[in-house]
Amino acid sequence: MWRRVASLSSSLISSSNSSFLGQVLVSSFSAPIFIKKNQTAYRFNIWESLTTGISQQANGAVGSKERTPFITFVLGGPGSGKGTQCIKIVETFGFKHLSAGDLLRREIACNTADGAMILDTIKEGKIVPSEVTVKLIQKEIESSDNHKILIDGFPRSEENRIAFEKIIGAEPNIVLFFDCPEEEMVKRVLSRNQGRVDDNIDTIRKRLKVFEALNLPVINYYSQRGKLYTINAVGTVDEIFEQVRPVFNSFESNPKMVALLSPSFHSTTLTFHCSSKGKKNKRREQLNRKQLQKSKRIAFPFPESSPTPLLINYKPFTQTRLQALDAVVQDLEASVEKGIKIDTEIFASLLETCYQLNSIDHGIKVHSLIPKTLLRRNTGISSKLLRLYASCGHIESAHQVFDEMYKRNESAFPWNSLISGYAELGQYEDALALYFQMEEEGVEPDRFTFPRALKACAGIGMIQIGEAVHRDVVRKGFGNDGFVLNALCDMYAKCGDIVKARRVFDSIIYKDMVSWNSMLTSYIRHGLLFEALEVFRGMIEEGFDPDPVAISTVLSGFSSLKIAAQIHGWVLRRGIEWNLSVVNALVLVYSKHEKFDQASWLFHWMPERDIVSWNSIISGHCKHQQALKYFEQMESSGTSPDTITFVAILSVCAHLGLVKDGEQLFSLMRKKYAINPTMEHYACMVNLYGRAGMIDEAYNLIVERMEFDAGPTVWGALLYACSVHGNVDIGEIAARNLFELEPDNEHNFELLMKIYSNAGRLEDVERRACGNSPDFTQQFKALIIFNTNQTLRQVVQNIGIALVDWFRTFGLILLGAESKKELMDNGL
Ligand SMILES: Nc1ncnc2c1ncn2[C@@H]1O[C@H](COP(=O)(O)OP(=O)(O)OP(=O)(O)O)[C@@H](O)[C@H]1O
Ligand SMILES: O=c1ccn([C@@H]2O[C@H](COP(=O)(O)O)[C@@H](O)[C@H]2O)c(=O)[nH]1
Repeated sequence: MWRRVASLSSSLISSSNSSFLGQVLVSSFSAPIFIKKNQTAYRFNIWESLTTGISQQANGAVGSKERTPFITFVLGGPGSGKGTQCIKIVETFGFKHLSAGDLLRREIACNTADGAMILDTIKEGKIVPSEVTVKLIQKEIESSDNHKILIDGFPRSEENRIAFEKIIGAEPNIVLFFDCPEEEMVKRVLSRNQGRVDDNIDTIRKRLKVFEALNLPVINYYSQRGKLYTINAVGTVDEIFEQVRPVFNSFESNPKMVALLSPSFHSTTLTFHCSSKGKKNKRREQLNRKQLQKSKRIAFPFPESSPTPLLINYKPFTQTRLQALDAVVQDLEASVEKGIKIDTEIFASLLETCYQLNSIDHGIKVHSLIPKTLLRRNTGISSKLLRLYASCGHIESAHQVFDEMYKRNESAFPWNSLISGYAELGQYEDALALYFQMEEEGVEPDRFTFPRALKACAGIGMIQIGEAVHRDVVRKGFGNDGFVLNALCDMYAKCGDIVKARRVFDSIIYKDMVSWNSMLTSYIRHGLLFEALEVFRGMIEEGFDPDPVAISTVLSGFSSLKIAAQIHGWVLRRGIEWNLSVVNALVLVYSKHEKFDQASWLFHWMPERDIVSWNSIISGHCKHQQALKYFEQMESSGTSPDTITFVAILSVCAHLGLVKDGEQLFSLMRKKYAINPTMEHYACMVNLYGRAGMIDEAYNLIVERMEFDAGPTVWGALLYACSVHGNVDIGEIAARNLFELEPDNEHNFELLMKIYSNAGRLEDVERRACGNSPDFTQQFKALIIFNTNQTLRQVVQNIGIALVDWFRTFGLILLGAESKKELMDNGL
């Protein structure tokens, strides 16, 4: 991309020339720095120099500035979003951004001596000679006041890398790699529209080849050096940046966590801040001193120089934070086994990471290493553990931690986590019981308490309780809090009071996307499509770009081809057509309207698929053999079908009369995927047998194989099948069950009457109407409806016949010869 980023020179943390350890031995500014003090080796890495401002001189050529540059290489294929993310890094962390591509393009624009050669090289997607690019980069670094440098799109090759090291005399401190699927990169480059000579399909292909052949080895190299952070470059710009942020953030907030984020965390072992004298770092300094003193007593048992398992078993690109966490937890286990006392902060950091990575298994391991009394006493650790358990659905363990906490009433945090855990599991009563218990125990709720409690109110659908929570919201002074009001609006809508929901929505002074989306979804859920469109329009008028949530809500809510086409055009222009929820919704709408080409094309090209994508394409093809092919593809892609998939695929089999396939899939569901059939699956199976005229098999399935009582959908499917295939005996049984389950449903009576009538058993029609059934009036009503419908049908039929006759006689006289022929050809 053309980067128009001004040089920002704000640093993360104020600098200082004095190191509190004062004995830093610098071998190379990029290499970890070792100091020896009191026989204990402490290891520093460059992160520390970044945050603490240790002033060092680089050994290499770039040593003219007062501070050692902190260099980040940003790599990734063409269009992977490097430049876009660099802008965000600059905004957030104040780096100087150097795009190698931009520097080269500047040479072309300025018509310099190398300009023509560079233009030719770029047009061909090839790599400009290293010395040219490195010199340009060097000039920029040397003239920069900012010591934090982001070098974007460089080095492109091993040759580039070596030249950089030689000329600049330094290695990067970290390397970010934006890992993006090829189709996505091609799509992004083609829609970049910035007039670049190399943004055309031919050059892109060449650039991709060059990337694969020459840039990947560089990425591998840094991975082996433990410097690589791989970022999944699929998703929205903000989602991607949320992966980038912690790489820079973590060190600021907690230096130890870098160990977990960094692939080279093993070599960082216990990292200590070399604190600056700035007041901002006073507290940190104390902490570091404390840690330092402690560490003199017990050295943390990570090997210092021996290669770590991670680096030995290095596999390119497979290094994940989860693997890093795994290794740290293993080391921790080994340390505890050796009787080494672990710092509480390490437990807290690890639990935080387990929570972020949703890794309950590691959390359980860490839990087992925390001394019981420490856990009870230390609210910080117990709260984090509790939150981890609750968020992973281990609610009983969460509650146990909660019960054992000494000071759980000091803050709302553990309460909120537990309420949330119960609400997420659908245990709304328990969630609300805790909410009310909070008040009894004198714990002050905070702004995070209410949305969780309101979610539970919405879950049980009891508006009175919701209103009570609403009163608490006002009483506790959160009546103007947009975050809480969004939850209130949602609660009212889910409890069925759309008018109150609207009132709350209108009272939100600063509406955000959540407010708009919540109102939009609520209207759609209530079938108020006009109001929904009005909100959608309002959102745009207020300057909010509908996000993928809003777009997919509208797409699935309206399910109109016209709206889908308009929205599709809009998302294409916005460049968000490949957002997962948007493309899923488009696939579904197009297939529902039998626009299978569009649906399949989108499905084929979508950069990533989730279970919803597969379910959309399968259910979209509900009357087509193709659905089975998609199912096979899904299985071979490694995505496990869920209950919805099986409902969809069994319906397909029913529609197509594929009894054997249906049976196989039904048994596969339980055997291979451990999914117990639900009522819907049984209804599908009854429908499958019923449509194929296998009424006995359908009936036997219900009475012999169902683990629970059949509901109206199952008996309904059977009754319908009996009406189609004229099975009076089983039809009567199905109808009798239905009369009990849904006595108000006249349709069941109608179907039974139809069965009798088709079988010529009009006396049974009479008998039913006058019989001693539990609800005589209902049945009598049904009989009248049945007869009326029959009569009406007859009348319509008669009118139809009369019209056709009339048309035959007189219409042809009025029509032209061509139309007459067409009608005749069609047998009219
Ligand atoms: N996450 C994203 N989702 C969709 N589009 C994106 C995303 N990130 C960037 N883009 C768009 O993709 C195009 C390419 O992005 P960008 O210029 O940042 O990539 P790059 O890796 O710097 O490419 P190059 O190496 O070719 O300069 C731009 O039009 C940008 O707006
Ligand atoms: O280090 C570099 C960087 C870039 N090039 C050439 O420029 C184009 C465009 O680069 P972007 O990073 O995509 O802006 C690239 O295809 C190369 O031809 C280079 O040679 N060396």
